[in-house]
Amino acid sequence: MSTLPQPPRTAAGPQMGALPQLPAPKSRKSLPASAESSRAASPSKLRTPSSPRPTPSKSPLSNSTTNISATISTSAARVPSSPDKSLRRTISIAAFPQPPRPGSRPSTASSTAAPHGLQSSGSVKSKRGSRPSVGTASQRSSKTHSLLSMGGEGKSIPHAELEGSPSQSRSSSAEGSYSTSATTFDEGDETAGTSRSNARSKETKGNVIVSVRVRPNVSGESSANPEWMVDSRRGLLVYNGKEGGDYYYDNVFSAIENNARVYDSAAKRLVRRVMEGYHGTVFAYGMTGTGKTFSMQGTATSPGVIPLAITDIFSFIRETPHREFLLRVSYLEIYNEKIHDLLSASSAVASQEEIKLREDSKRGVYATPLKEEIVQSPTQLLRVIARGDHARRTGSTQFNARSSRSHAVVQIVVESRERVPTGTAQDRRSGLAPGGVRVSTLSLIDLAGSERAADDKERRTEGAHINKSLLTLGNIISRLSETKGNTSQSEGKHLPFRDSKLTRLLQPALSGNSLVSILCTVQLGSMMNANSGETLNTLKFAARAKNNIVSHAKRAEEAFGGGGGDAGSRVLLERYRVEIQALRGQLESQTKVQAEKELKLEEQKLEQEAQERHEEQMLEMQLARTALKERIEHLNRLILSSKSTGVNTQGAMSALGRLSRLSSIDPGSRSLRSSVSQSTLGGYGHSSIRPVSFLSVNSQEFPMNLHLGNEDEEDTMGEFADGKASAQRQITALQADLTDKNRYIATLERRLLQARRSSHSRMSMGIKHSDDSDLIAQLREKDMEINELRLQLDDKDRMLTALRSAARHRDLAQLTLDTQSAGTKDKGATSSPGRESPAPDSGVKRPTPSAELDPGTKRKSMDEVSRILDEMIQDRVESGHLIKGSRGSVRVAPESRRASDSGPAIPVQSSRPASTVLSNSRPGV
Ligand SMILES: Nc1ncnc2c1ncn2[C@@H]1O[C@H](COP(=O)(O)OP(=O)(O)OP(=O)(O)O)[C@@H](O)[C@H]1O
Repeated sequence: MSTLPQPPRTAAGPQMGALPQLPAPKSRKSLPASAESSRAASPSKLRTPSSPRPTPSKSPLSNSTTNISATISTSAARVPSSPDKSLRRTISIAAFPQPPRPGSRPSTASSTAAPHGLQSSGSVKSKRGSRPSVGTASQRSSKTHSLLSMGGEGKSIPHAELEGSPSQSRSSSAEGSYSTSATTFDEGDETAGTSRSNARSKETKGNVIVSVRVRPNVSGESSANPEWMVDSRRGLLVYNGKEGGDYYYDNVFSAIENNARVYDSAAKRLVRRVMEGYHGTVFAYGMTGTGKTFSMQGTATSPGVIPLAITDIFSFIRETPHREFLLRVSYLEIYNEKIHDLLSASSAVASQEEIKLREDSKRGVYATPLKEEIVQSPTQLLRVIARGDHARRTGSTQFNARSSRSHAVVQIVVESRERVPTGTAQDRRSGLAPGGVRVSTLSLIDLAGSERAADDKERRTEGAHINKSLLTLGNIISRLSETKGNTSQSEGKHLPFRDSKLTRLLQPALSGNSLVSILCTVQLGSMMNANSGETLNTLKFAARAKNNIVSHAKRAEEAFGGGGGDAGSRVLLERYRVEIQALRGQLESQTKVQAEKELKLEEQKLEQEAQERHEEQMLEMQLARTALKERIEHLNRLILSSKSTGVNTQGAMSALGRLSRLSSIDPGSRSLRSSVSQSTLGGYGHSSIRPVSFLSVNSQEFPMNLHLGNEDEEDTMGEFADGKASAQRQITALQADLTDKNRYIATLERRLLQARRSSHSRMSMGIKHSDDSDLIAQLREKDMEINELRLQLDDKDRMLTALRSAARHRDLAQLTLDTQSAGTKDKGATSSPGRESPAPDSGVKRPTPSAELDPGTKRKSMDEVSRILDEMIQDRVESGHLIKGSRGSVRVAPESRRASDSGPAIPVQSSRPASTVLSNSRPGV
């Protein structure tokens, strides 16, 4: 490449003068003569890009690639089909700064740039090297201004003038980029004395790409317009009309070339450079209906620059695992000189806060407030943009049924930095990456189309704004050459960027901070003949852009999040990292709190369950207690009624007397009692009767008690034989009572055990209950009750034993009586037979058994029975169940009295004092 001839450069060649009116050809003015003359004085022999086509006689066609010294007019355009002349376009594509990675794959642009079988950038060494570089030929021409000045008037420019035009000193650079040599091939014989400018050219070329795309004709239109000739291989457009001339650009896309091809050649490299940290701007410019939106957005089957760029962005991210990226996107439109946020939720224009353009040293010019959405996938990004597209204003115009009525700007901010090696101790501590964050911006702009004045008022208003902003843009681009060489933005401040929102927004890009790709769209069909002026204007705009825009795009510096101020606030990646860490911490602590809460809830639930269980138990115990009280009362009554039976009934007492007598000869009476006691005790723990069944038994008991009561009454009135039956029944009843008590005691024991266990488990869980003391008190109470019951049982046992003993004594006495009666009978005695074995023939009344007993034995038995009863009564008095009156009477102590050991005494069935009872029993013996 370096061996290729270098083009001549003039560092400060004459600049273009005033431009014709772009949107309104009729009002266009010629460029000032002074500007024209200044260009005419240029020493350059290169032809201007928009120079009129030279006459064939003056410049015979030559395909020779070795004719380096040939003027452009003779070398170019004349042989549009010459294959070797199409190479420069590929060179200019490659002119974008190369990626720093040596292993980066070559741009597809290079491979697709030669659709007609041409080589890729390798063909730079083509013999066409004598031609001016693609797209820059026009800018180098000193005749540009002449042509532009004549553009509106349709005059042609003599070829001789073109040859004398100064070379364009276009200066586009990307610091840190490697490409430039590819664009230096074409000015071979003009290198003398231009080494410095060549060097500069090497540094600066390639940052601005200007392409022209020809839209296919609409159906029904004649296929070709003879006035135009398109040579996409050479990036050449030839106009054979009145203002005929050849136009060279970085790319010329014919009607058959698709969006993918356009993207590859015009935008792909720029997009990838943006990913590496450069700012980049792509915009489509052209008359209405010529395919700007089609090129930028495309269709579902043929995606345009925006969707293809998005795909590429994410491909780049995938291919660059050592860096992490954060993308945010905004989408605005400039409609009637007002900025609208296309992503804002409130679609109503009125409700939107006015969006203003601001400027600062770091961000350049930016719109605020503007919604930015963070995107993480191509689909998400495309969806966001589709939403913005939907909100964009369109309307029908003469040339386009769905014409964009606004300039639409998609901005994708790319933040990236070196990925932190995972697990680094420092990273874990600080959460910060060692490197800074690089921020770059890709602006993808679909301008509204320039158009003639419309009939419709609304369209007219819109058109006026559109045309004004485009005119401002054209003016600025025309005047950019005035600032050429002044790299700082401030030095170009006199340019009227503020005359329109569009130019203000494009200011950073036009001032050299950005890589720029301009896609100009034209339509050359026969129907467009009337618009040839418009088409020419577009081409001239493209030429001026290529010629004048100077790019000194630099890779963005890495900023550190901790820097504070705007730089810090912009570096969202860093902020988000810190935020994510903070959120993670919050999440962890919240999870902990949540877990604790759940644990507490669980404990509370358990506690509540325990409480419920406890309450249930308490209720059951309460019921059991009530039942027990009733039972005790019943048993008390039973005891007393048994006693009264023994005391008040003559027969019964006689029987007792006999019993006591018999007990003296029945040493097994005690063992009987003890065996009963043992059986009672043996019942403990074996009973599985539940309190309910106990209660049911208890409730069934009442009639039985009544029945027993009746029997008692019978006993009191009965004779000796009746007394025996009554004693038997009493024994049965007492046994039943004993069984019940055993069961009940077993139940109470069980409850007590359960209560102790649950109390113990609660204690072990560390749960303190306020009613623990209550429970313990109740347990104690229950224990006491059980003890009392045991005592009562003992009483019962003793009573039972006494009664059994009495019954046995009675039976024995009866037996003795019967034997004696039989003896008497045998002797013909006068004694009457006994009741159990009555002598049918005896009318003599049977003597009482006691009368027949030995008086000593009788007294002994009675004493024993009396002693037992005295003991029982004494026990009960001591235990508080009975109260002894002042005159020896005995009463059952009321419950309250028993509890508190005070209260009124309730008279028992027999109010006689125990001694009286016992003494009364004696006369009956
Ligand atoms: N290269 C192309 N191939 C096929 N169809 C195209 C091409 N360019 C444009 N069109 C069609 O032409 C019509 C107008 O195109 P588009 O809307 O893109 O023009 P525009 O320049 O954006 O117009 P305006 O400035 O009014 O918005 C559309 O129907 C579009 O599909």
